[in-house]
Amino acid sequence: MEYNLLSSLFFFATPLFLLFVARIYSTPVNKNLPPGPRPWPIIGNMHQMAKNPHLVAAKLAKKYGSLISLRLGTRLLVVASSPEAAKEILKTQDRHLSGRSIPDAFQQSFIDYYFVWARDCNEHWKSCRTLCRAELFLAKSIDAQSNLRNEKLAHLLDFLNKTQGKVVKIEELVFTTLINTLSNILFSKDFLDLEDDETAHRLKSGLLKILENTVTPNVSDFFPILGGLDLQGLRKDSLNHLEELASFSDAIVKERRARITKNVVVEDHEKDFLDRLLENNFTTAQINILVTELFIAGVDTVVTTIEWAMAELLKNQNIMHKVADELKRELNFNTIMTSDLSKLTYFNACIKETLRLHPVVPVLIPRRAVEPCEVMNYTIPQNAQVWVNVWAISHDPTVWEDPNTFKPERFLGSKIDFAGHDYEFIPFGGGRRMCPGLPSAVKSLQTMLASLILGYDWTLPNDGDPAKLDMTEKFGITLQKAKPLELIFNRREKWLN
Ligand code: HEM
Repeated sequence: MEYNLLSSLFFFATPLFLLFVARIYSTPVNKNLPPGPRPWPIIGNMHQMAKNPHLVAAKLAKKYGSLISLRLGTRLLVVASSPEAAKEILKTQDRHLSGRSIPDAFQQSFIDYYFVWARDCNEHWKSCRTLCRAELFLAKSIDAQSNLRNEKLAHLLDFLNKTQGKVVKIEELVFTTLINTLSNILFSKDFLDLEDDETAHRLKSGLLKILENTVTPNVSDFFPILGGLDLQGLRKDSLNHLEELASFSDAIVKERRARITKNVVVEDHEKDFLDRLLENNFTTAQINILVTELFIAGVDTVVTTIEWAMAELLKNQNIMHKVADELKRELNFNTIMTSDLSKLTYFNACIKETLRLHPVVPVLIPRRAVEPCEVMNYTIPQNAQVWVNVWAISHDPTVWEDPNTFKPERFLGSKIDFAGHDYEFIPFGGGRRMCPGLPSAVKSLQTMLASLILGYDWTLPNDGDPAKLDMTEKFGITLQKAKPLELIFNRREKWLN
């Protein structure tokens, strides 16, 4: 991919350079942009941001301040790296900065149907948001989903009981469980089978490829004038993956439409999300895109967070014991799936600390200035891309004491929460584009982690030493564990003692 990028640049460098020079002499320079490193001709600061941009931007913030500007080709990028700058973006200027900058790879014919990537808060975005909130994420909807959630979790636990003593990749099992939970909430149907690696693998690699294409350096993003040429083939590749993912839902939508045509009566309490979308006149294409985006936004984020939480608990055995003690004290195994897990203070502090130390979306999904505005007394021009570097804020020693250590205690007796109002802790973002799936994500994190902690002893393969667990991160739209966590589960028989 990097080779592709360099060769494309070589062929287009000369005419672009001339364009660039002409531009410099013809357009007035905006003097009030946030400070930042001097851009190179043509490429700007692209070379600096090619690898681990969240770390590079955090470093640059130390030198230039908490709001910096960078040039990526002809595009202006503004990056915020402090709670104050985040607050101005997500609260004070939320309306002006509520657009999204759609990666060129996703400039497809159905661009007007996007939800997560919606260019601005248009009518379609509003109806997606309203319907998702009402049908999927309100407390009463989360309660109504609990039987389904528990059923899928029970399948995971059965599978672990059967595979006791064998090495399993935790992300694969959690992935299948979450896909089936979501596909049942949306369509009343399982998409995957825990025993069938192949379909799970196909779906997972499609989702991951789409996530990867959003962050792959793309010459068309840096020089939008080249967009139509799709020099790196990313538009085509993304379209193939989006179409493949849509094929999982397409047949179900057609079947359901046929059922409606035959006037089959379905009681209101039996209706699922698909029924609600059809009642609201969503077209098949709109449904396919929305569902694909929900899978993209809602599965990998939770899987990755569970994996990081488990890795941290393994590494910090004293914390693991404290959590297990709290769970045993407060819960009864038979009621684990119906208990109100939000009352467990230490357990929930561990979830928060995981999201702080390993913010799964390290840079909020890029925003776009729909209108020019002022942030921290600097001008953000229209169409500038705006990043909020959650990773930088979460690891800033002036914001968090001992920021690189996993210390759930920091959240005990603290009112800091991830609901989008405490700008030092915004793993789910804030403002009108904040993650609507937060309640569902928290519920999944709580039920899965509690069941795995209470039900099983976890050991590393080959008697690996948990203290030496490799915690290297891999940058992407989600911040993954570079080396997937492999574990051996053994059922705990005596946890009630
Ligand atoms: C640990 C789990 C999760 C994390 C950390 C997370 C984080 C985020 C973040 C940071 C954003 C961008 C917010 C912003 O721009 O301010 C976002 C957007 C979004 N998330 Fe989540 N998310 C999680 C789980 C979920 C789940 C389970 C769903 C749904 C099933 C979901 C659906 C969405 C959607 C639809 C958007 C786009 C909202 C919009 O643009 O209006 N997320 N998420």
